[in-house]
Amino acid sequence: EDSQDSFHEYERDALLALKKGFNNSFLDGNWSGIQCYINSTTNWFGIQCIDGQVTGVSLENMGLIGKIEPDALVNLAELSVLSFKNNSISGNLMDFSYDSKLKKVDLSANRFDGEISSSLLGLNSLESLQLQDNNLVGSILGFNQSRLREFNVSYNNLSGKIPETGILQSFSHSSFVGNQDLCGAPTPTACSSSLNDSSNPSNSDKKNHTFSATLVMVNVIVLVVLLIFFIIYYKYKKLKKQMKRRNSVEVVEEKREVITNNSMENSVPRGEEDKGKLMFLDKKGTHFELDDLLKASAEGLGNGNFGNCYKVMLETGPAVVVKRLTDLKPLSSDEFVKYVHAIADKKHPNLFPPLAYYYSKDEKLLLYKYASNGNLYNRIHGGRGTPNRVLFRWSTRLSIARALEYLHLAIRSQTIAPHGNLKSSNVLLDENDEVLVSDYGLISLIALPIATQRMVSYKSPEYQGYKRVSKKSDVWSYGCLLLELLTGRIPTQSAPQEANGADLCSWVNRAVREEWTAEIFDVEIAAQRSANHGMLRLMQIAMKCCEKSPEKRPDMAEVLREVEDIKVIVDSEDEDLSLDQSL
Ligand SMILES: Nc1ncnc2c1ncn2[C@@H]1O[C@H](COP(=O)(O)OP(=O)(O)OP(=O)(O)O)[C@@H](O)[C@H]1O
Repeated sequence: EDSQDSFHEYERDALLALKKGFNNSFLDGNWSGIQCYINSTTNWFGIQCIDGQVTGVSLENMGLIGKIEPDALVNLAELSVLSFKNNSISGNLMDFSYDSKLKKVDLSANRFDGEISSSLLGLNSLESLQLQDNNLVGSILGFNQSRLREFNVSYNNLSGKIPETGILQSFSHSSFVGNQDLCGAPTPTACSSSLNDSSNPSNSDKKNHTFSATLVMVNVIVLVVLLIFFIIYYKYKKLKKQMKRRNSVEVVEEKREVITNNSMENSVPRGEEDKGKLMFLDKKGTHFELDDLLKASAEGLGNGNFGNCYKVMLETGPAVVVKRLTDLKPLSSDEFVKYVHAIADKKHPNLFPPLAYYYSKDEKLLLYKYASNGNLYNRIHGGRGTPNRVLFRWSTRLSIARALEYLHLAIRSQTIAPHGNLKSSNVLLDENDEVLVSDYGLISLIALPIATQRMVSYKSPEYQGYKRVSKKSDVWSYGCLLLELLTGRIPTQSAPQEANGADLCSWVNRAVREEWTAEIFDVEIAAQRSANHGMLRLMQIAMKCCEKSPEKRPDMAEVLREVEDIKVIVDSEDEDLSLDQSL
């Protein structure tokens, strides 16, 4: 099996990214070469391996300072023990959603801040969680994993009532001590009536009862007033919408209504900063309010795998695209904001970062500029056989193949999370036909089971084989994209629901084996004879990228060098003529 003779490059990348964040001279010197050998030995300090894969990371008492990226553990899927005990690591806790085998997590005696990550709740094998002596804030989540035997969150800044789950209640007070604002059993501090629930009657005097009764009454009155307010507001909005509907297509309006209604539900504010507000990621450029967005007319662009997409025509500025995210993994607002900032911070001319975001309990939106020349999928396949078909010449196809620098960038930088969903509908073209890769980074927002059903990387041979995706899965997707550009056929991974896709990698391999290679090129470019050599060259590169075994695929840097070397042939008029005749 592939995993047996490989050294798991993506696991090494994850560890090297971790090391970079610490800037520790000992680790810098010690962590080099191969991290895990198949016979389970390793020369890397603090690393444990089984069958060539990382199962433990224990870096205790090393004076480590710095931060750990939220997606640092995404590619360490066999991890069972994680300890950074007694260092000076700061920042938020990382995301554990992809580490379902974790049994022991010890982050005690550090400077972690932010909230306890909700991804810890999904670790069903968890036996020990040590988070004591940090600066964690927020409330304790409802841990109730049956194997949890050790749990310590003492000496943080946690607040609120300790959830009444059987497991949490089985620990003693010492697991929670040293958090000034924690209350409820097992601590001896009773919660104030606003935090306590009604099933927890206090045995104090009647005064308390009278106070509670008054409070309930006040609450009821406030609720009734709020309800009346919402009804009036809803009717007002409905009236406004009815007036507007006369001017726009009905279907589109229906979709917009969902946005509007949800935003009303969201008027229950969450945090200080983001209550019902659009948060812009770039301080420059046009800023507008959520209300401007809802007032504007909108048009559905399609139902993506992660929610619906709308083009919104703002009255005061250029059109924007709103992506309503659904099926996200449980994320606190802090975690969501952190991920979105991490996505927006990656700067590259071919990357398409979000403009703004909106977060509330029930609604998460990402806003993008509108890419006016559409997507690569439509450019390759749209309007074929009709007078509306816009010719898509070899030179443009080649320049698009070259522009997918994003992948190269991901290799050079410490971005360890792969794109995961590279396909032609996620490659957008701006008004100058510049290539913009969108949807990168979404892998960190999506729950693993959803990602495995829907994202392109999870259709790669390595995922089918041994359940891993990595940057080499992006190389595979890139190969499939090249084949789509060369053959003009729809591959399985880019095919929208209504279209049937083919397994282009197998199809092209067969064509080469059976020597009918000449027939596989898109007729629209095959006629450009002087470019045939370049096409063949690109085909060979694509086939290397599509190798079944990730380790046999070339590095993206190497691929791009080879694509760069293909000579650009300027389309001559003669060829245009033969091209037109061939269609
Ligand atoms: N900023 C944008 N400008 C122009 N078109 C866009 C923009 N963002 C998305 N689109 C187009 O809108 C449609 C829906 O996009 P969306 O990303 O939701 O789904 P998808 O790309 O089909 O699938 P997936 O969810 O797997 O990425 C696609 O055709 C996409 O190319």
